[in-house]
Amino acid sequence: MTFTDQLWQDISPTYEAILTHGFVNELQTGNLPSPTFQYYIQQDALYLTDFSRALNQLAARATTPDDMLTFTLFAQNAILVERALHETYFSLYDIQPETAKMPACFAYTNYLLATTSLQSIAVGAAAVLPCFWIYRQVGKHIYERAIQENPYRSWIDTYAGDAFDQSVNQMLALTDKYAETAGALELAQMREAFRVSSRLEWYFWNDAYTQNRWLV
Ligand SMILES: Cc1ncc(CO)c(N)n1
Ligand SMILES: Cc1ncsc1CCO
Repeated sequence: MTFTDQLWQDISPTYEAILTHGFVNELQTGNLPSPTFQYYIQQDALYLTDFSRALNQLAARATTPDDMLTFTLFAQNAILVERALHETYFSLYDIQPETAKMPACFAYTNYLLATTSLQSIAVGAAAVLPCFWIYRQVGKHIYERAIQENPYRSWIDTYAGDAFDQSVNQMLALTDKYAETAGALELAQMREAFRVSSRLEWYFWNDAYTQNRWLV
């Protein structure tokens, strides 16, 4: 079993909770109310820019030119995906850009930035991995079940597509490479980082589904 197999096993209940979440279900049927998707896409625009910063942080600290290239390309892709997906939906639904991060987005982006800045590159990689891996699995799950006329088709095609799939495979290989040279403490920190980010993925969808806002 590879290290990343172990990571996936660790989050099995969280992944089940994501797949059965109302947001993911209704994204698949196409019945997700547009205000719910609107909240999601506004928060996701804020998420993806910080996610790109976190990837650039890993690029700066990578020890080989190949790894630096990989991380800078991921960082660029995060911005490009943000532009492509978000411009489609922003104009389609006449969505206004949002500047305030709601609780899950706030927690997740700050967690990623802190972890990729202050922890080892191995732990940072484990923290960003769920963003790749969970989205691919959810994207494929929905792709296999959604009808062609689903209003969220470009979102589905992005995350179920080949380009994204290749990035995810690269990120998995990098994480396994870092795990090979990590000691016991660092491996435990990697597992914890992967669990935390996976849990925050669930919260990100849940905040959109419940239109969660700061209560005070
Ligand atoms: C919250 C979140 N996680 C992961 C991705 C995939 O990049 C995304 N767009 N948004
Ligand atoms: C993980 C991820 N999400 C959107 S773009 C990106 C990097 C893939 O190249």
